[in-house]
Amino acid sequence: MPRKIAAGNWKMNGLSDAMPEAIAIGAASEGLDCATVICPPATLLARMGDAGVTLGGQYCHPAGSGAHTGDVSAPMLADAGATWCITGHSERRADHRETDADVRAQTEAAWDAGLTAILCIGETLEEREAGATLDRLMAQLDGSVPEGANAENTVIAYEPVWAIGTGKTATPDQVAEVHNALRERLGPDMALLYGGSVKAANAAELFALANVNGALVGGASLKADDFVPIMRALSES
Ligand SMILES: O=C[C@H](O)COP(=O)(O)O
Repeated sequence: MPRKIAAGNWKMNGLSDAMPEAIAIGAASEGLDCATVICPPATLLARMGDAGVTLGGQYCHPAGSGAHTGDVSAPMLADAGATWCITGHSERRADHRETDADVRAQTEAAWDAGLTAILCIGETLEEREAGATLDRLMAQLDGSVPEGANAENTVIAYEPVWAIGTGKTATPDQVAEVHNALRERLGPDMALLYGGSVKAANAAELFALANVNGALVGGASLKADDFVPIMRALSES
């Protein structure tokens, strides 16, 4: 059985005054039948160690250390308290021109530091409208999932690029089609998360789908009042 995971990606949001949100999320996560992971900006990781919530990075460099100004390595994330790390988010793929090969190397670096990877894939609107969604996703899996990926070290997040931060959630049928194909490809145990405008109002419907094992949530993970109902909906699914 895949594990259930409610993951929050705070992206480039959060100053020290966000701590009460993390603490409230951590407190609400106790006793739920799902894991809760918050991926804050790297600047907040160490300070959020006492918040009572599992922590992840949003990216890691393939190298463990070195002359890479402005970057953060997987051992640094682990040292700051992270046990998870997002790799291959579409915003990184677009903003920093990260390729599938880059994502693969980052994922291996995350594993080497003992981090579980939340490896993201997703199609653009053009690819969906061209009927190329599944081909695109399978090509991303081919290129970015390293040999040795398993249900313990890797979670796959399906995030249609057109649904991220737009309020346009994929329909349950669209999500089911993709997740069923991912399940067939990746086997019975790997957790499959959906991401893209997940909120309390649509979470239960998404979590009712057979092969949706949780969510990678952006905007609605920043406030406990928004994220906790999503965590509860997953726990109850
Ligand atoms: O990593 C999270 C996703 O990009 C989803 O973001 P969103 O929930 O703000 O659409």
